[in-house]
Amino acid sequence: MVRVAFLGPFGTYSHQAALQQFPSENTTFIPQNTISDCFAQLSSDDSIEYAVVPLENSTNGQVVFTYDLLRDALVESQDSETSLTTSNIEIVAEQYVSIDLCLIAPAEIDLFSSDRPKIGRVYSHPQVWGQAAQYLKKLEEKVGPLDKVDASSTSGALKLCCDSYRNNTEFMDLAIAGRAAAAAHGGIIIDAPINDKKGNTTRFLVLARKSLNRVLLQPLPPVDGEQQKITLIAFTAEPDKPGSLVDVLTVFKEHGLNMCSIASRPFHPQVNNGKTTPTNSQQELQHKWQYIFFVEICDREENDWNSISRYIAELTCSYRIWGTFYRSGGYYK
Ligand SMILES: O=C(O)C(=O)Cc1ccccc1
Repeated sequence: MVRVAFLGPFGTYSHQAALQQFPSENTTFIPQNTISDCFAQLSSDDSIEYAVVPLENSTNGQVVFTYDLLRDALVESQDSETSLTTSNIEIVAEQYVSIDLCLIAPAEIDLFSSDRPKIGRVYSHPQVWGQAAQYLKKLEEKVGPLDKVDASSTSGALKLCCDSYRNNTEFMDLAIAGRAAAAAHGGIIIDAPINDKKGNTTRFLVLARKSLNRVLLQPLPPVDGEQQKITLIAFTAEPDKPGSLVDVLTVFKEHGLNMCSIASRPFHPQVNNGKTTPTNSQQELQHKWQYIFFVEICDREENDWNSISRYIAELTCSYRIWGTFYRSGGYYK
């Protein structure tokens, strides 16, 4: 029995991505409350083999919660004394899910009737607000101002609305989630699709716990993908050193590696490994505006990452190869 953690509850898009990656019957899906819990559970609970988390959306860009967890693992693993909570995790596959957002109510409602319950809030995952901004603006022109309330996931948002409506039917909160969430919690879809852009797609990572011998995990066989492989590398370059980033990217060029994406997130290196309060001068050293970079290399050939890593190690302050995995067919849809 394969056990897979995912951003829950049932009915999230992460749940759908997990079902796409693990279609077989002998899989148990274990919903987690947050993306951070997915990382932590995979890392600490030996009974869980995989975790599925959202990485980026074609309309709204990075799911920063996930990128920051990939970053924090790098910081943590730099300090040998902290618990290597997530340094035993690797990326072994990716999945793409088409995001057809729906406006969902906990019960039948005519939004435009005069005697409907009071509506004041709409709940969803923070990634959604940028994917349905235009729709929500038009909706507010019809039903009045709506508080947009962040929830830990789209399906979790609908569960919140259904639970609160059961306790008080005078007020009704709405949620933006997928059809699977409506089915999971008995919500009523009152408008769909409501995403501003057609083809709105979210990319998910499938994570696995590295075996103790610390070799790069084998990627999962492509469920429906190409033979092209992706390697995700996180690294920090020397701050305030002209050309330090270019020097690292030049390693990829000189090895004929095709870089297919680059992203960055704020990075605050721990001074003294976070053990003691940094002195003023050390704090000055810790510039506010430092970044960690995430690069993806797309290739069909096998690359000798052991030797390439030596070049990267020489030119970076810290780096981590997060794994090599097959390009999923969903990338091309
Ligand atoms: O909340 C979910 O359903 C997720 O899986 C995260 C997410 C949120 C919004 C769009 C895509 C994925």
